[in-house]
Amino acid sequence: MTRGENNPIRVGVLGARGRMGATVVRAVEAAPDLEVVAALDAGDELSALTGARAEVVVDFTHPDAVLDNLRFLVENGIAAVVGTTGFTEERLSTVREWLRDKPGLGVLVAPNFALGAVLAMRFAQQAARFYESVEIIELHHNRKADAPSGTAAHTARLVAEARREAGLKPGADATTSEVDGARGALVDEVRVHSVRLPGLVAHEEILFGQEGETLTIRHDSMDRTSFMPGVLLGVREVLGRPGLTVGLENVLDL
Ligand SMILES: NC(=O)C1=CN([C@@H]2O[C@H](COP(=O)(O)OP(=O)(O)OC[C@H]3O[C@@H](n4cnc5c(N)ncnc54)[C@H](O)[C@@H]3O)[C@@H](O)[C@H]2O)C=CC1
Ligand SMILES: O=C(O)C1=N[C@H](C(=O)O)C[C@H](O)C1
Repeated sequence: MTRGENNPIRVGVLGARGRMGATVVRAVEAAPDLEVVAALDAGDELSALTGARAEVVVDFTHPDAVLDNLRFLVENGIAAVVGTTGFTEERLSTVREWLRDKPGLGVLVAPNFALGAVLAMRFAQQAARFYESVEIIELHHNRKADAPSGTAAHTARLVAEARREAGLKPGADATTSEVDGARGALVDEVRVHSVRLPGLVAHEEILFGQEGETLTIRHDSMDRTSFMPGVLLGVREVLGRPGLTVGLENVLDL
């Protein structure tokens, strides 16, 4: 039977009382082809997901919790759409390893589900080989648990890879005296600066420089609804995408 209003995808949400999770619950409830069958938060039993026969689970929890959640989902054959940050290459390899025993099962991990953020990362990747130097500034609300943001870390890796492919060395500067942290954190040889302020939601600037000019690529999420079209697309697509997909750009086919 084809999926749609008469046969909605059964969706579970982890982190349902959080900022993102609560927004996801509302977005899924408003989509006629999707149905919330479980909305869980810290302290709830994951077995409620199997009890509710969830087909896809959306995880917006905490970097310390997400891997245990994901292991449960994979073991139980439930597809996952993961927005929670903290995914290093090592963690991604672990997930690939688990999925090896589950042919047909899909997991989508995306550091950012906002269309503009995905485009900004792609534009930065394209610009990377043309500039001598690059730095990233990410700006977020002051309730954010991690720094730098998952998006900034992912952007840094993409830009660094493009620069390496072009044979570029890390950008040079004359700063020899600095207060610890003043020049940001190095992520794959790219400097990343994290700002935390009440009033902000999620923002990223990628700054490129060379003699005589700079290029700034900036994306702003003003509201968490900006992530919802990407999350819902992920939920609809993950059932047909076996294995691990990293980044919404692969689903959007950018
Ligand atoms: N990929 C993307 O587009 C986006 C990713 N994020 C990421 O999503 C994560 C959550 O962000 P927020 O919603 O702002 O955080 P939040 O702190 O508002 O919500 C997290 C929720 O998860 C719950 N939780 C913690 N451990 C849990 C567990 N083991 N099982 C079930 N629930 C658990 C907490 O009680 C809380 O209600 C962060 O890693 C953040 O960086 C946030 C926005 C967009
Ligand atoms: O915690 C947030 O808010 C966000 N987290 C993600 C990240 O760390 O990149 C995505 C977005 O920036 C919002």
